[in-house]
Amino acid sequence: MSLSVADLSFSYGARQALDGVSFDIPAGRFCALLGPNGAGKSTLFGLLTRLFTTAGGRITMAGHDLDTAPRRALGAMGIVFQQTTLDLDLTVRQNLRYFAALHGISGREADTRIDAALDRLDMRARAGERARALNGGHRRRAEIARALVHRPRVLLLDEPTVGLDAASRSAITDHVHDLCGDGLTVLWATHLTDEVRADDHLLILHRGRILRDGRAAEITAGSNLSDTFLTLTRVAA
Ligand SMILES: Nc1ncnc2c1ncn2[C@@H]1O[C@H](COP(=O)(O)OP(=O)(O)OP(=O)(O)O)[C@@H](O)[C@H]1O
Repeated sequence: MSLSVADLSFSYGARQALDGVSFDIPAGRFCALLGPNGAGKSTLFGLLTRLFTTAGGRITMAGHDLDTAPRRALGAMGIVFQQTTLDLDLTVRQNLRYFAALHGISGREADTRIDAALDRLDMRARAGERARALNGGHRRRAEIARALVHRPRVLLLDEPTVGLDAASRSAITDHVHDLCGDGLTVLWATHLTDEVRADDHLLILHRGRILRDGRAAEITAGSNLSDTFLTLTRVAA
């Protein structure tokens, strides 16, 4: 398995945000983590990226245990947070170069990797533009390209389309689905059902618990995902 989570729980004081969360995502799969506001998606991302830790439970990333081999596990992971973290005064290429340098990648090797990552997001033509000049969709694509420069095996995206218009959302969703073809595993957190495809692996998270885990088409069983999602999250409310 490329990303495994076993029996993960987390509380903010008395408020339990995650309650015994477990799932496995095989290599090369696009996995949508679908949950309404407050479901626990950001908390799960915080634990996956080690922004915070919790006793018990286990996370393995590309075979590396996040607790006992954190550097390897984190090195196998790319992350795109909900809020943009680009330096708006730098060009797209400079942003990616800076990130590559943090990973100890420089010179020609950095440029080769940066070009390849920008190509994957169809962003190479904008490499020389300042991030500030880009629209929201292109900024997001630059951030996704940046998250690929160190060649992660698992890419985590926390509601990456928040605030974007429909066309940009759909372009980014398509691009990230295409990345999986090369063996990259994707965990994509969202509360928007139209970002999930029938063939995706789908996790439905509600009030800190996984309510469904499987192929989206099997979970909806012929019905549409919006109805399934509303029924599930209302029933469990
Ligand atoms: N710092 C905090 N202190 C106390 N409770 C928190 C804190 N952060 C989150 N929570 C609570 O934990 C639960 C899960 O929140 P979380 O932000 O992980 O959900 P989410 O699915 O990411 O929601 P959203 O889509 O709104 O970001 C919610 O009930 C939330 O109110």
